[in-house]
Amino acid sequence: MASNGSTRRKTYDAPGTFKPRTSSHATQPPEHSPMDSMASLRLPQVSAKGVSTLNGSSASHRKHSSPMMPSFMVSAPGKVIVYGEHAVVHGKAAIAASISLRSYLLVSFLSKSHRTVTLRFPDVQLEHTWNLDELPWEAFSTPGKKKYYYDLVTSLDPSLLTAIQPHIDAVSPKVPEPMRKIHHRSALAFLYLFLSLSSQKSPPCIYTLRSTIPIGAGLGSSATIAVCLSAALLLQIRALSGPHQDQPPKECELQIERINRWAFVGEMCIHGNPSGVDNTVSSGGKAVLFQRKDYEKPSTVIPLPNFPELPLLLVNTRQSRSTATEVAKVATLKSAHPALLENILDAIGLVTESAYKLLTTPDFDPTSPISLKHLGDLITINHGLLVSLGVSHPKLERIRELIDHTGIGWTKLTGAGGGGCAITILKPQPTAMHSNGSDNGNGTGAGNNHRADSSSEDEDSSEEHDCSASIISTGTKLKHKILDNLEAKLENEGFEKFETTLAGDGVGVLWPAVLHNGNEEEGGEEIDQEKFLRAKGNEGIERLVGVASARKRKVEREVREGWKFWRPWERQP
Ligand SMILES: Nc1ncnc2c1ncn2[C@@H]1O[C@H](COP(=O)(O)OP(=O)(O)OP(=O)(O)O)[C@@H](O)[C@H]1O
Ligand SMILES: C[C@@](O)(CCO)CC(=O)[O-]
Repeated sequence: MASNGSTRRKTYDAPGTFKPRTSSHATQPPEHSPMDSMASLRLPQVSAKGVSTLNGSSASHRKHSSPMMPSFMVSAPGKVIVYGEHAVVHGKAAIAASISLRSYLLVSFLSKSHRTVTLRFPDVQLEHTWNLDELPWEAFSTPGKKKYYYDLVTSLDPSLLTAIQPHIDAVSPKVPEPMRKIHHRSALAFLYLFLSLSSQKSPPCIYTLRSTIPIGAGLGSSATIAVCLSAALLLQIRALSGPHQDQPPKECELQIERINRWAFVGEMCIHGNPSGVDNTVSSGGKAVLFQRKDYEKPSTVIPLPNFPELPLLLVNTRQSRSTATEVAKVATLKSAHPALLENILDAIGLVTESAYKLLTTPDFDPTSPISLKHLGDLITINHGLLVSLGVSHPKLERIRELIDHTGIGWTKLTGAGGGGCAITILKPQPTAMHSNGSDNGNGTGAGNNHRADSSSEDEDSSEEHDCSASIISTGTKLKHKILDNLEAKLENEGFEKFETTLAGDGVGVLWPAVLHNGNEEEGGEEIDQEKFLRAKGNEGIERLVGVASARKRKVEREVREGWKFWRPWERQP
């Protein structure tokens, strides 16, 4: 998709209409920054060493002259295209939603004597330190080049890129080319944002990032990096207010949009020519309808706050693919069969439209099985149409086949196809396929197939026996059993499975980096670099700092709180 960088939520103020409430310097704080709101949020007092203490009861209250700020974290979600990929390239609408796989960025401060800024991105084995005084601040602050936090930047400035280049070349010079490229993209996104938003007087910092999102699988991992960096840097210069409970929806939207605009700049550094949809979904969360009819104009982005938080099974083929190649395949097919392709693309457009109509119906009930079936049927139809465009892959079809056999949900490829990921919207209750062999709702009769298949395979017949036992107890138990069996099969065939949730929160803030256990007297757990780096795999990261874990933990009566989100859809106007 072509981009002019101004993809934005329709409901947000148009670029340029935002009147900064402060003077024209980017480092001036707005009236109400998260730092100011620390007291009102009743966050723990933080000592000069960044160690949290009991709320107001400790002798070591944070001094105003404190040389070091407390560590803090930001987090941003990945995304999937739920309906309409490929057709969107041809002017139809598509729907993208956030997922609960997220990136987490910890910002920790060093004493002023250090004069350094460090990127620590262990997921890609990147670690680099720059001397703050050697960075090209001048290039970024000359009149005409200087950008402010409220500016809309829609293209990268070639002279600024030239000024940054030597500092990018210094990153990982001995690392093999493919990995060096990855390092350089991330480093460029960071340096461009850092030099645009910060100043030479910025405190020495370490930016440590870990992500639970597979890279290059169409889940928008690069956008999450850009959103995290944008949010962290804007927070550091006090250009964001909140998130706080009493924020009006308009103000929430403005904060999200500010993060989104700068995240788009980061995305341009990584991607060159992004559509802007990934960073929009990652910043705002939930889901959006987006469409670009005219490549000369910005795309239309309409938030879908009613998109239900559905459980989503995500399976990565681990098959690398190129978005450009898949998009080109469709274009070639379209030149060969213009009328046919137009019909297929129109049909995909109708799929998106049908979902949009349902989601925006005033009495839409996200908990109703009928609504869910409607959304699920559209997933199945959309996948069929994508297959006819030639953008599936044998591995994607194998995943769909394995999942269809279980009858647990509706499956389609997501994103460009040709590899990448498949998504499955799970049904609310398992089908009673073992007791009556009923259809699985996909119209494929997969419930029957499962029975037939498993009875013909030795190892599966024991599974079926277990499943039958489970169904007698609870449906949920059966579903877990089926999912466990499916996971084993998928893993055996080299696929990677994630259980996620659709349409959750966008960018979040943990300020300071302390998670609470619901008992204020215990002060909370400080997240430091060592703990963050030591967390093992996705599970370890989520257990330590996961924003989604709060809900699970509540079930276990072990509430941990601290993450805050701008949620315009929850606030009263
Ligand atoms: N966990 C991470 N740590 C550091 N850098 C990352 C991380 N994840 C993504 N990146 C940066 O983003 C780039 C990946 O962007 P790419 O577009 O290939 O993948 P994606 O954003 O996951 O996929 P898509 O754009 O198709 O949704 C990497 O080259 C790297 O620069
Ligand atoms: C295939 C496509 O529709 C989605 C890729 O994630 C391409 C695009 O929209 O740029």
